[in-house]
Amino acid sequence: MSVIETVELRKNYGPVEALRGVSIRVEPGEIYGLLGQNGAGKTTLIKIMLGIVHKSEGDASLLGLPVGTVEARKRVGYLPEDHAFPGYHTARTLMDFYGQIYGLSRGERQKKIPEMLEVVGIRKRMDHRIRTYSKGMKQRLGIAQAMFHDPAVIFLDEPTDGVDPVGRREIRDLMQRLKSEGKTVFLNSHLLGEVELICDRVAILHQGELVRQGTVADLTRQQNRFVIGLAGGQAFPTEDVTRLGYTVEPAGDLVEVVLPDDKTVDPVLGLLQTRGLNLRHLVEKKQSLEDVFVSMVDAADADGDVRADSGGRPVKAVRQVGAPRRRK
Ligand SMILES: Nc1ncnc2c1ncn2[C@@H]1O[C@H](COP(=O)(O)OP(=O)(O)OP(=O)(O)O)[C@@H](O)[C@H]1O
Repeated sequence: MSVIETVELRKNYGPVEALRGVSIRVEPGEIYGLLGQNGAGKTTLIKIMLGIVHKSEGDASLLGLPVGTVEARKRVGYLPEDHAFPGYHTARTLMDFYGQIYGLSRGERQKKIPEMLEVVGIRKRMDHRIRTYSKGMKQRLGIAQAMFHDPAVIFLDEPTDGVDPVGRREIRDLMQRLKSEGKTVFLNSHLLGEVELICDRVAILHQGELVRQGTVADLTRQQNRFVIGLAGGQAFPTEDVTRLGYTVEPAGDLVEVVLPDDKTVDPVLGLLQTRGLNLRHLVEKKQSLEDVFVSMVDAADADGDVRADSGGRPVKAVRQVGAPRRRK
């Protein structure tokens, strides 16, 4: 059973089509990233999953339960974007407040609060006022609050925004820890470098449509391009490799070999071996997630609607006659 599933999910705010038929699945124990420009529909999707906003059409379920039901809500934690805890609270009194809302007894709260704050690394400061905390500490407190009732799935909206590099790493470690405990983490972030480092799979939303979904490794793999280096002093046999039907491009001390669709890299390696050349470097070239994201968004803008097919590849979609295209 998927932890999160949407099927052709649509949301209109009056004339604004915030989501235009989005289908995603998130599996147990995944860290799943939702990417998109401002106004792409990310927060709307999260709010529907949390039962804060009602969908217009389509289906959405959490842990097999319809979104918005009490049962579904009980099993979800949420760190909103730009949350602001009252500065006069301490971490301990704030967590105590949430513990009461979650219905925990006084004894349970007294035991669990220091434990939770230890997990997120702010136990030592738990009796200091929140107004004295750094942005990273406030975010970690927010994550502790979201995890307090031991939910199965946690939605984090921009958890590392405005946090310094050390704090970001600590938050990433925390997400990994949640994953290792079997939790599912749904991450909404603008910081593509962060997403690339932490997420198992990502979805790219553009103007309310899903344009790509897949593992970070699959999305960033540059099909059919290998970087090859030989031992010092050995020249790469560019002419012979070109004769085999490959394109060779210099790349500093290395070369990039571009494979035609019907060929693997093996004949090139075979040729190097028969020439007695020593391979020192062989890597399938990757793009950054940012490159993938920018090219997807550019393609979507240039071609009109672009949707992902079942294999995650972008394909053009025909927009319904009369459906307005929203421009920000
Ligand atoms: N309550 C609302 N009423 C009307 N329009 C809304 C409402 N909430 C969101 N929208 C519009 O829906 C679209 C999607 O907004 P949403 O906040 O989901 O995007 P987002 O991807 O989360 O953006 P950001 O990264 O800026 O937070 C935008 O055009 C936004 O202006």
